[in-house]
Amino acid sequence: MIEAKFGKELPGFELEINIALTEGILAVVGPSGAGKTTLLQCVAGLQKPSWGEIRIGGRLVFSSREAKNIPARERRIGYLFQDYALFPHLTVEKNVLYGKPKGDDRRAKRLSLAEVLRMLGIEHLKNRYPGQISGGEKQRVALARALMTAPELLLLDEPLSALDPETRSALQRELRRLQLEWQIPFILVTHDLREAEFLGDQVIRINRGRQEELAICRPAFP
Ligand SMILES: Nc1ncnc2c1ncn2[C@@H]1O[C@H](COP(=O)(O)OP(=O)(O)OP(=O)(O)O)[C@@H](O)[C@H]1O
Repeated sequence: MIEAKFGKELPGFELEINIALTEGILAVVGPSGAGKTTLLQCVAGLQKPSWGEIRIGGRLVFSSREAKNIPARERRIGYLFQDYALFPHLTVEKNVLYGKPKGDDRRAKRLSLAEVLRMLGIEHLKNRYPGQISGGEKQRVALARALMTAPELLLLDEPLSALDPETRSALQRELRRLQLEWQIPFILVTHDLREAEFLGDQVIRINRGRQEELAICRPAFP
């Protein structure tokens, strides 16, 4: 569950966000520079909003009124960055394990390394390095690393933009399946309105920081 109502001053305009999502996928579309990545980074705790409140799983993580700003590493969020941000000198297995938090948090619905690798079909790649796998495989490895954090919320910044149409549509279906299995909210940024409509239970457009709701028209044969 994520509830966020906040503003953030950006060069030349203000980003204003008001979202609430219990589970399912919130898809965010909008032109380049509109504020989509800034929205994700504010939710993740990597940037600080100018004002407002953010709650994740019922827990207040940011409040300008209470001067509260819980650091990113304590927010229990999985973040799939635009460029995947894999460590080139670590194997696939070590990259995925990097997502596993230190210590034992009994609240977390934790998956084992083997389960995550199997779920994403990348067991056979575990001893390779990021330079030895394809773009679609890198995307799966980055997703596996994000899932190892046992997140309460998954943020995906244009996760499929670098992929060929076939891999892209396979991974779109996989993301839907994972969301149903995990039952946590996903916020997914994409440039592609069709992708937003296929994946999103809610779709918003951000244009120079202004948020608009979009009606969903699901394609009959995605
Ligand atoms: N590090 C930064 N310093 C100053 N301004 C920035 C920085 N990062 C982004 N901006 C500005 O903030 C605004 C929002 O950027 P943001 O990256 O959130 O847009 P976006 O919608 O994600 O764009 P894209 O689709 O190109 O990734 C833009 O006007 C951008 O120029």
